[in-house]
Amino acid sequence: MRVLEKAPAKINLSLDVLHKRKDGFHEVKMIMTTIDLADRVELIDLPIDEIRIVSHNRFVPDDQRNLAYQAAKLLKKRYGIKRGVSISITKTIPVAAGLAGGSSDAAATLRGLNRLWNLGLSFEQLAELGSEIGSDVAFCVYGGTALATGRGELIEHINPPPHCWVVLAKPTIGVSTADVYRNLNLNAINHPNVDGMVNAIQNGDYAQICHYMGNVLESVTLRMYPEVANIKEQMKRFGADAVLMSGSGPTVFGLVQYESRLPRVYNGLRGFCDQVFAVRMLGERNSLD
Ligand SMILES: C[C@@](CO)(OP(=O)(O)O)[C@H](O)COP(=O)(O)OP(=O)(O)OC[C@H]1O[C@@H](n2ccc(N)nc2=O)[C@H](O)[C@@H]1O
Ligand SMILES: Nc1ncnc2c1ncn2[C@@H]1O[C@H](COP(=O)(O)OP(=O)(O)O)[C@@H](O)[C@H]1O
Repeated sequence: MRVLEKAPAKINLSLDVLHKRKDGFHEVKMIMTTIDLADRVELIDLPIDEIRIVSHNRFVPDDQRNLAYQAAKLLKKRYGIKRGVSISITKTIPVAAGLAGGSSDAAATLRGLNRLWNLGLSFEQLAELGSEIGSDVAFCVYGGTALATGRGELIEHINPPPHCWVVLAKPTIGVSTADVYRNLNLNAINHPNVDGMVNAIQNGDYAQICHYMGNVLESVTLRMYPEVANIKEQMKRFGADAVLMSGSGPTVFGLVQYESRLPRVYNGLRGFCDQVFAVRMLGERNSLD
């Protein structure tokens, strides 16, 4: 049998870090939402008890380091499953980009294997398993739009933001999330108003959403990689309504309300970056279909 799952990327419309925890992780408060840029994860039964990763992307590990592999292994162990699976990942989401591509592949693997192996697990159970793999996996199990707290695994669903376009530009560098958190100076943070962003989204107020966009991790990544700041500047110059780095970066996204303004932003950025995308904000939980 064969099961196909869509694995969409996320952006962080607002990202605050509150403090460093005793377990070494940081306590966060952030708004995550899915966008229409997705990997495809295909799961096929194998006649032998083995997990196989097929991905024709040189940046994606094809062994136990792959987060999709870890998802399958965790499910097998937790539920004593003695079946094999081939996990074929078609990458569209840039790797190590702040867009949770690997986490979304892991989440898609959890959802897909739940179907393939008839496990009957709820999304809540899958999200709990996912949080053992990585902080962003729980959100990716559900998709949609959420306020995420804890180390990012505590999910509170909120309304989708109003429809708009998202232009993404990723410079050729890849960023290590662990490095960015390690280099964050907690005493010099300009905290974004995450509650203001929640209200703006619940009210469907596009101008206020643009106003409240903020990400404390920008301070670290922009210092490490000045080209990210340059891309932000260019995106503003080409007419995006609001511009922010996603997650730990280095991808920069810009919101554009009117489709007529999109070509100028998209084409302008293509001159600076080889990976540029113009996609829709999805934001609704049924966007995984
Ligand atoms: C920054 C964010 C924002 O959504 O996204 P990305 O930039 O990775 O997409 C997330 O917090 C990233 O989540 P994720 O990529 O799943 O991180 P994990 O694998 O759990 O952790 C990688 C490393 O980052 C640090 N880390 C992560 C999450 C957190 N709340 N505090 C941390 O200090 C830890 O050093 C950890 O070892
Ligand atoms: N399925 C996967 N897709 C992409 N990267 C993966 C995957 N599994 C493991 N990785 C590893 O995870 C690292 C972070 O990748 P990714 O999830 O794309 O970034 P981010 O956490 O910044 O959004 C990569 O350097 C890669 O080696």
